[in-house]
Amino acid sequence: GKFGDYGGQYVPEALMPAIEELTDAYERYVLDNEDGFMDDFRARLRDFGGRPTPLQRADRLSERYGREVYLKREDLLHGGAHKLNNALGQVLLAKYMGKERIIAETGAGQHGTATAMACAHLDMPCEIYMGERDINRQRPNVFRMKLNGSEVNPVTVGRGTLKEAISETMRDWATNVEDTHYVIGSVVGPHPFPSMVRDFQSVISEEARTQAREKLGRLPDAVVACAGGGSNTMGAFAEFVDDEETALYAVEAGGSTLEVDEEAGVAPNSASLTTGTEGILHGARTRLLQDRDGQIMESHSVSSGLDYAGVGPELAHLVDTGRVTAVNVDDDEALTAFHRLSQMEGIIPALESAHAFGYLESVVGPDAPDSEEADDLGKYVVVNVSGRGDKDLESAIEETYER
Ligand SMILES: CC/C=C(/N=C/c1c(COP(=O)(O)O)cnc(C)c1O)C(=O)O
Repeated sequence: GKFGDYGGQYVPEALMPAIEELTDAYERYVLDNEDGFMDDFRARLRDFGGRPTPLQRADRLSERYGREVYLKREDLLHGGAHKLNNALGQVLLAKYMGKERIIAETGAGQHGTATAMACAHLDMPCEIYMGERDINRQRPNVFRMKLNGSEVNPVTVGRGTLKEAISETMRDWATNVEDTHYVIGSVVGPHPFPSMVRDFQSVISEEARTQAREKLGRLPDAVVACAGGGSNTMGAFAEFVDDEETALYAVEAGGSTLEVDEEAGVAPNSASLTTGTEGILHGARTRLLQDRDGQIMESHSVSSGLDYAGVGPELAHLVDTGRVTAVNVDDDEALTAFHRLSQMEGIIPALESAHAFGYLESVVGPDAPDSEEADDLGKYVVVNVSGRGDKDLESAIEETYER
């Protein structure tokens, strides 16, 4: 469970039995397909989830950027985001393990909704921990979780966003390891979570690689995906990592500025890959936003799903080795990209996904200067639309965007 010097299992002793049990189950069911687990998983992703998702040419953006822009439409997966790939896999695994209760954290509410849907589909009781702040800014998803039969536990400690929700869920898990499985929502946490979540999400790049060969007659020059914890990112990259000719771009939330206020312990962004330093968070060594005393700093982003001070250890390692290029766009660029995709392509993206489009505009948009970055993007660019923006309508509608 190591990626360079990142990863590992930095958990309290009380959690080790659960971690060992999960690692054993991951190896047997996911890696060795015991009892046909992965066949069952793929069949449900198809029939319940609606896979495969399209790889669709964005005609207007292709015109605007003078290259072939293709969209991997994870916004069309059941529930409206890539999150179901991982949630369905983990709830199904918990069932195979004989667990009786599911808990999960959520920030944007997409992971919470996906877990609630998977639990209803597989008849498992479910409790979702969600920060108070996120409950208020992702309300449509709170309704969906409840309508799917899950309980939503508000988390009021700290800022009431993702970091606190993860910590609260880990506490519940440590108390109830016997009958409970914690469905972590991203490629974070102690081994085996980062590897297991990547494996469940890798269906994205498995499909995209085949679809690219069919539609482009070749591999893409670049794959661009937003990065919060990094699960849609690792899912979109996994099957391309060995294809050196395909550049991989992880787009983080630049928030309002990359400047951090060490004294106040506030980072007005979530650019852990770009400005973070090595540390341990939620059971893994990775890169994270921490002050010089190692205190985790407050992160910020207009999008809940990217508003996280950490990032997956494997993605951090891929950036350190230069295989993945970490970039970022700020809140305004993301909001403008949200409106631009809605108006130009008829797709309202999640604010998280909008960051990937903000990057494209910043490098090859009409106002962008010629650059090496533009050349490196190449002719065929795949952008991962990690989710749809229904949850963000209220917070985005105030912003205006003249086409
Ligand atoms: C697990 C906490 C993250 C959540 N969402 C993150 C998210 C993200 C960022 O998460 P990653 O893919 O794990 O980097 C991207 N796109 C959409 C649509 C998202 O909802 C959530 O709770 O829904």
